Amino acid sequence: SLPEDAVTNLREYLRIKTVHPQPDYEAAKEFLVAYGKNLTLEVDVMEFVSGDPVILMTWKGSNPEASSILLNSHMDVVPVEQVKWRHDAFEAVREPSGDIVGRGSQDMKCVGIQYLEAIRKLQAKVFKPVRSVHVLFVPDEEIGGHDGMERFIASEKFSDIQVGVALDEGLASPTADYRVFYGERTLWWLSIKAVGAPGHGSKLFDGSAAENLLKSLALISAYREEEFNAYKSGEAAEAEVTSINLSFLKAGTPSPSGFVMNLQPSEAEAGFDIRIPPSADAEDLERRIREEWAPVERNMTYEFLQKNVYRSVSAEPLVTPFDVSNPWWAVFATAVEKTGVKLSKPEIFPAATDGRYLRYKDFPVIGFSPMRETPVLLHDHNEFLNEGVFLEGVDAYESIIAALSTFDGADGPSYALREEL
Ligand SMILES: CC(=O)N[C@@H](CCC(N)=O)C(=O)O
Ligand SMILES: [Zn+2]
Ligand SMILES: [Zn+2]
Repeated sequence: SLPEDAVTNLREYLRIKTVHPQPDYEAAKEFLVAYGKNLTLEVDVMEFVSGDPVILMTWKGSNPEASSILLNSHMDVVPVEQVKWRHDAFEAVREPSGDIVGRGSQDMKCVGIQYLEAIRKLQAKVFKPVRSVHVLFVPDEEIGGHDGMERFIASEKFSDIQVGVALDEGLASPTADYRVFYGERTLWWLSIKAVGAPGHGSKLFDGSAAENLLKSLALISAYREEEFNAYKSGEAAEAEVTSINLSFLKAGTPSPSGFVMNLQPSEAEAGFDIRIPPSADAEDLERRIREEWAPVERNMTYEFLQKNVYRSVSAEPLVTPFDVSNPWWAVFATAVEKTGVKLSKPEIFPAATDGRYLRYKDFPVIGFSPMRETPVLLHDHNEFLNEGVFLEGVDAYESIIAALSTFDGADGPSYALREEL
């Protein structure tokens, strides 16, 4: 059986190379299955796509009728630029300060281990959950979650477990308070393409592909500046404005020495990463793309390389209410504050997480990674988490799991369905 030491377990998990583009999910599966069994949890391994295991651990509640608590984390991590790190990113070196350096130490192997270690502590106190507690480990979050969370949410197993509320990742907090997230921006990856007559580099003429695209770039740049200014001026938080950033630019005729310089290209293309906050009018943005950034009059077309949804099945923005209409939220917040740590004002997560698949189906999702007084280093060099901060997070989940799994209101399979009861 595993050494019952939270930090040892975290470091062991960090050493498993679940790093893209070839994550070792086999090793992670072996580690996690043994871990769950050691805690006497039921362990279910599903493989909707071969090589992409989804691991569901269940701590059965005393009331099988009550909706359950879902604690989600992803097993995969983003690649590293090893030369920029002070230690091997997959050694989980513990520095004398207690900082544990490793890819996934914040995003989000820490959270997966914290869930399990919180359960271990509750078990030691002979605590019995009323609602079942499910700890879920998914693959491929970092590449969109299509073969992981998206498949799981569509599965019969997911309907069977009757989720009431879910927890998913948040961000580290540089202050003394924890951060918490009630929604996220919607990701669109857009490519716009212009075509036009080619011509001699010396000739001025209307409607070249490059000119068509450059007009779009000017309009997009002006739009970007307006959004950015709302953030710079302090009028809105970063994740409350729409971001649009150039990802690629493609045009020109290659030659052995670079590009043919006296030939105006007949095609020009640009790609953008766009993030839309739930408060923004996404339909209007799409109209802008169609009519202004890629209009047929300028011989342009557009294509979404990824286009995430921005409304739930009930046509609502993908946000989890944190007012009295959502009693889960108050139970969560009270449980956190009982540990003596404050929560800062709920925020929108700037990027995309697997939580969106649950919000899409109107399930309430609380984005939370209990790491305070910690710089935000997800996807960065030298990602680390201090062991004291990590262990304090275990205590946060101990309180949260105890409170949510014994909460006797708000029953029903989901927040949305609760409204009908
Ligand atoms: C947290 C995070 O960084 N998620 C990725 C997801 C990328 C994707 N393909 O959906 C993103 O670019 O938002
Ligand atoms: Zn993550
Ligand atoms: Zn990530």
